[in-house]
Amino acid sequence: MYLMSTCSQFFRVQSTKTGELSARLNADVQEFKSSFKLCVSQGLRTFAQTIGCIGSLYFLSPTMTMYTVAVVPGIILAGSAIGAGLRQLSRRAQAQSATASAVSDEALTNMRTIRAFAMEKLESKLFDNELDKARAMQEQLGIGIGLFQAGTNLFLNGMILSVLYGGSNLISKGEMTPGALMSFLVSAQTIQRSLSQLSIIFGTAIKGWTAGGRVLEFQRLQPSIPIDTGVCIPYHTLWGDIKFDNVSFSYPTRPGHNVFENLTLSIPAGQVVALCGPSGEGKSTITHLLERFYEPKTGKVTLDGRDLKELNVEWLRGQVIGLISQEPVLFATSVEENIRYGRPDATDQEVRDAARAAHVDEFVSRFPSGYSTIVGERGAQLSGGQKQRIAIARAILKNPPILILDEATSALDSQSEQLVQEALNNVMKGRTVLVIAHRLSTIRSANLIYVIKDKKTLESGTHEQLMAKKGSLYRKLVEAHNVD
Ligand SMILES: Nc1ncnc2c1ncn2[C@@H]1O[C@H](COP(=O)(O)OP(=O)(O)OP(=O)(O)O)[C@@H](O)[C@H]1O
Repeated sequence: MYLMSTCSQFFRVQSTKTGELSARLNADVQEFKSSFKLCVSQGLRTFAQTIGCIGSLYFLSPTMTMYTVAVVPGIILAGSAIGAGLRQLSRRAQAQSATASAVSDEALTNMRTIRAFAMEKLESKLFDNELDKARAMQEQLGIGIGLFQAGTNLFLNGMILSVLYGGSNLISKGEMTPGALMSFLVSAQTIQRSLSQLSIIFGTAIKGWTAGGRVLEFQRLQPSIPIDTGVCIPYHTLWGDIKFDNVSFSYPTRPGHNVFENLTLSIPAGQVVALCGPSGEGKSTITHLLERFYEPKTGKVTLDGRDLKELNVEWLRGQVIGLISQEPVLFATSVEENIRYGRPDATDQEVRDAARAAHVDEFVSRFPSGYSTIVGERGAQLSGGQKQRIAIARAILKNPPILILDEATSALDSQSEQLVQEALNNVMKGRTVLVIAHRLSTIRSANLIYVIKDKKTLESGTHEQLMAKKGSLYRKLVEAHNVD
């Protein structure tokens, strides 16, 4: 939940891949859990045993105990130094394992593309390389921990030998009885066993500590845009009038590259406004700013005259704005659940009504399992047009006052496009609609068209007004598409 609320900051700004995230959320959490359990259960026992035995040693021979304990600070220092090195190594090894799992995750997710390009061997080589690096690092870590444990054991056995040596000296001088030496030896051996156990626990603790640190790194992330503060405009007073006022903006990953400079545009309530222009000029970015995934550098975006910064983001995205994107994302559940995603508390009848309005009913009624049909991962078992119609049904059910259509009718055959267009006409009724379309034929009927170019709105007007302007970019675009 926390990760999702820091979403745009995390997923877009940082270069962390989703596979790496899953590795952190699964493998690292498991590692931390098991190390923590071991450290608490066995660590506490061995720690208490060591302290108790040191007490009994002191009782048996304070002099020998002092000698034995005198070396402890040195050991702690050496142990901490080695531990710090091992922790760093462990961190690098775990990060590399996460990179390897990110590569496999990406390959598995994009299996169709990989097979279509016959890239199986290359992908598997990439994965092998990453895995090899992870193996080498884990080996280094294993050797490091092994050497540390061997060194500890060597030292502890040396300690027993020194006790025997020192004790026999004391016996020969008559300062200690053989019985006391035996008791001392037994306690010293118990300490030795406990400390060797502690050195094993130490190795596990290092891995757990690193894993915990990687997971907790997320906790320290501050969401750049808090989603649950700010005001909500009451439903009955909400018009849906949007204005971009002198907005300048650059993506946080490319701070030197301004996508907009003093962009001003207005999307009047209840009207259909279209954005067009050459690729990469910032049409989708306008929708990102409207959904407040990012903040403008200067200028402001307002809804009914109120700066979006004052408004509650959860309310804005959840209840005010609906998005139908060019690649609708469906979940691997049933058609019904995918539609219900628009409004989880909708009744069955409302879901069916939305499905009918979006022409979903026509194809779903032909499926043997009807609305319970599972659509496959990301809707893989449906056609492009069917997915779009489900996405439209979702938007109809959500019933947002503002709707963003991002190239919703691209890449469909004409019959499918007609059905999708009819579904869209149903969903657009009575809302403020922002359409981004390359297919200029789909935006001709818009109340207002903006041509976005050179970091600003280059031209604006209705289709007829823009076509009437000689040499207008819009006219050139239309002529290039040969749709007039
Ligand atoms: N997350 C991002 N981080 C950095 N730059 C980005 C990001 N998303 C888009 N851009 C850049 O911002 C500019 C505008 O991109 P945008 O996607 O808004 O263009 P567009 O007009 O919608 O393009 P298209 O018509 O091809 O979809 C481009 O130069 C793009 O490379």
